[in-house]
Amino acid sequence: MTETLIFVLVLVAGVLVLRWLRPAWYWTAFGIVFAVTRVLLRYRPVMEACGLTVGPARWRLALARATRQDMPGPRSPRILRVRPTRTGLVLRLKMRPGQDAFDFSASADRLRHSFGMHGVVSREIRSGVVELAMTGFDVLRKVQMPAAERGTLRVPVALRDDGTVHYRDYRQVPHALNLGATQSGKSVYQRRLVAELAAQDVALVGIDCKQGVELAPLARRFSALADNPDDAAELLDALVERMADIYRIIRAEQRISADVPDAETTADIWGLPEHLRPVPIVLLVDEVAELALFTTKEEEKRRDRIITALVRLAQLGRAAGIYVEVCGQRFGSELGKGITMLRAQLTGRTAHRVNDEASAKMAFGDISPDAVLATIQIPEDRPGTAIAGDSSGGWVRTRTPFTSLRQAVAACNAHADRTPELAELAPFRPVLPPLKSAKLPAPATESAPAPA
Ligand SMILES: Nc1ncnc2c1ncn2[C@@H]1O[C@H](COP(=O)(O)OP(=O)(O)OP(=O)(O)O)[C@@H](O)[C@H]1O
Repeated sequence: MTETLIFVLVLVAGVLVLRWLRPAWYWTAFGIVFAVTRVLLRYRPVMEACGLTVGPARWRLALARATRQDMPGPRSPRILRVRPTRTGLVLRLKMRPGQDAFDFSASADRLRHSFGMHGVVSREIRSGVVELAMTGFDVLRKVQMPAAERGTLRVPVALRDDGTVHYRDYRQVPHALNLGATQSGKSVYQRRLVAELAAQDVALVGIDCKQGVELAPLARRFSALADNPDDAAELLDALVERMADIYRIIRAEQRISADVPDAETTADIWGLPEHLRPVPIVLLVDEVAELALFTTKEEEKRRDRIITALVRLAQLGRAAGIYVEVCGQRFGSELGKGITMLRAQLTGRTAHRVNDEASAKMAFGDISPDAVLATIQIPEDRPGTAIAGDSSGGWVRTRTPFTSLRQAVAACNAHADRTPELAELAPFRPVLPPLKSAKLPAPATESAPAPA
């Protein structure tokens, strides 16, 4: 008897330890069964308590009256599918007449508590059908990226709080702003981007006015680097010049297409024939405030030149295959004229932890008040956590898997042979001694587990 009791206690303790240390394993071993059972057993009362039911159909009421039966109760949305996932489960529901998807997203928090899940996110699949994606544990505590597909300029950068992969897709969202207080995880996010992009056919161009401490170690995969504002101004002018040349190529190709019946015509590089298509460029700007601050008249002139070039690249760069990724602690009007104009062009927004509401508003003030609130709530002990949104008002909580500088350097060195030589940017190409040993890196996706 005592032995059985000890065995049961050890078993329970083992399960609890597993749940704390390896929530994903616990979930796979036990959680799924518990959660599916719990959700299905509680489904009707929870829907009723959350106000997600509608009254019975008239014909049912009439039938009950005519046959002197009990009056039928309210109707819950019909369950179309229950799908367990790696991190939770997905409930697909057919809404009843009169309901809308907003009812479900507004009740997400209540559903989360009622079903005993860690998180619930609702989204409309098609007219009349919503999906509730539930997570059984805090997937952002220890980020483990699932296998992710990669596409041209579409790279997995973080994990979302619903357990899905968050992508940075340059062709969909060409330019982006990455904000955050010091030690909030901006550089790790940027490293992750570089490590992922290193394996793609893309030219990386960097401006890092922190004397190059972030980007210089990754120089082998960079076609051009500037580590001070003077070089940055020259580099940006060269990029604007290149953009104008690419526009000329596109224009020439359009003329040919107009004369040839049925030929495809194009307004960006992706429609050009492959032999004419210039390599796309991702421009990474680290600590943008360093480019915008000035003390003398000369520096002010240089600053205006830099900001004007950045605005032009963000305005016109997409069609020429030039994508801008700006990183900074703050990005508001206090940085001077042209900054809000530049910010308006940066469609993608990623805000790591910030120190005050004003900084959060710089990322999301003109997009979504909810996202501002979510950004302020990012805890200090969770570096890498960010709110990612776009100008459509949608946002999601994400966390980047930890990528060490060593891993990023290894990825860049391994793909150094992919670094395109751009004639216009040749003066800014990093000069480096030949690589001694070409050790293969750990794949960028396999990053060390993030400390909590
Ligand atoms: N995704 C992550 N997971 C776990 N830890 C992280 C993550 N991102 C950052 N950290 C931790 O936070 C520290 C600071 O991160 P990082 O250097 O990226 O911050 P930062 O915002 O660039 O700061 P600064 O502006 O001062 O350069 C890192 O050394 C790392 O230990």
